[in-house]
Amino acid sequence: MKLRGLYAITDSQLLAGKFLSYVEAALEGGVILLQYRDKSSDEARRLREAEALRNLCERYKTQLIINDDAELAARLNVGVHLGQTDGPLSPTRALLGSKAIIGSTCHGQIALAEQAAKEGASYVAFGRFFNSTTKPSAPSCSLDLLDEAKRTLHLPVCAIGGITLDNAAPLVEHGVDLLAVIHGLFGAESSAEVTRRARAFNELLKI
Ligand SMILES: Cc1ncc(COP(=O)(O)OP(=O)(O)O)c(N)n1
Ligand SMILES: Cc1nc(C(=O)O)sc1CCOP(=O)(O)O
Ligand SMILES: [Mg+2]
Repeated sequence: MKLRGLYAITDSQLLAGKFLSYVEAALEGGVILLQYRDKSSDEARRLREAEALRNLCERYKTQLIINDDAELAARLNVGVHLGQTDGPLSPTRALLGSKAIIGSTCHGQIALAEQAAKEGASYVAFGRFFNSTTKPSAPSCSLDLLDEAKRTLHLPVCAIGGITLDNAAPLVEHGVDLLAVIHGLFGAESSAEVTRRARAFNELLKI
């Protein structure tokens, strides 16, 4: 499967009271990957929500990715996204199998991406590119890095951090395959607007 398109990421606070309706609206607009990102330690709720998302994703033929938690991903037979402190990639690849989608946060460092590629990552994520209301403390990185990434890496490149419809075009021009978005998608005033934005992000990527 070609990893190119909009990568929607959930946010439990932003989506409170409209979690499944907004996610379904995004899927309707053609999300390629959906990440379940919940930083709480409420295991029962996390399992319940992740299962609900897996069912929705199956209906829309979208791939579900769990943030941080390889055990939960293994339990649901879906992919996982790991940051630099979320556990090692190689054992996760062994746990989830060769077909699972595994993403790796590489901040602004090509060396981290090269290491992730060696250890079996399916895509590498760089960021943050813009000011992010969701994660203002994430280290920033520049567009130049993307040129080097496209020259040296042979994996899909994901960009994250403050991405909106107004600022995403240069990322695509610099070779990004996946646009990972929280607020710029789910910060919309209505589910119809979420669907419109999802379609417009994919239009930027010409898919
Ligand atoms: C697609 C994507 N890219 C980067 C991240 C950030 O991962 P991490 O650095 O582990 O931070 P948290 O999201 O866990 O706070 C991501 N989740 N997804
Ligand atoms: C979860 C996350 N990781 C980042 C990184 O740079 O690694 S930026 C970020 C937040 C993305 O949300 P928004 O689209 O609302 O800015
Ligand atoms: Mg993490």
